[in-house]
Amino acid sequence: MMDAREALKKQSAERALRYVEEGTVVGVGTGSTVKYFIEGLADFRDRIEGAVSSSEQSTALLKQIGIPVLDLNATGTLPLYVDGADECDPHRRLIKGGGAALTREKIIAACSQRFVCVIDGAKQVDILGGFPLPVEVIPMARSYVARQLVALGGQPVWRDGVTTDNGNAILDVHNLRIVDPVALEKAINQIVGVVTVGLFAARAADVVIVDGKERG
Ligand SMILES: O=C[C@H](O)[C@H](O)[C@H](O)COP(=O)(O)O
Repeated sequence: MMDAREALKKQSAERALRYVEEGTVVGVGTGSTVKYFIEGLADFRDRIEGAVSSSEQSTALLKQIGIPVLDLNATGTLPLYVDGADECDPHRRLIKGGGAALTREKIIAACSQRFVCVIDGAKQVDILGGFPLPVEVIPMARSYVARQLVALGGQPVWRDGVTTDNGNAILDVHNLRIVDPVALEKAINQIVGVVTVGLFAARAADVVIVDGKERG
């Protein structure tokens, strides 16, 4: 039987299906919450043009249910992107990347008109940073970037054994209390060797669905 938290994730993901418009291409995130959204998309198979996927994992799930996976370079701006998050603050700013898919996710978010974020209530926080902040880095820059992250007040830990879909490494930055997420996103983006920081603050979510309901 599905546990209570999984059931809440599923409710959020299923609620997001009402944002899908016929004849469009849907941006699809990654993770255990989005998995339920992908399952629900099966009913739309014949009514949407296809999906742009943020990971090899989601691509495999989409293909399993017969949804064409399209190249973002061929689709242009997407009307909708649906994705989960690891943390969400009251301003819809997010930490993402627990599943190492942050770079492709951030690209699709940037290319989408509406970003609908689907979470369960346990992921809501007042201040981001309780969840270690993922940073994707070029492998040879890992130690250098780690030193710069220490200088910014964090404690980076290499996610040993994990290689992203882009062939890079992940540092998870602990002990951050992120009072100004936009400024920190900018500062980390400027470190040479950083590919993407999992702070989605400059481009936050537009709609947050928590435990199956839109948050006001
Ligand atoms: O890299 C992974 C993504 O950012 C996910 O959206 C995030 O980790 C949330 O995943 P889940 O729904 O499994 O908690």
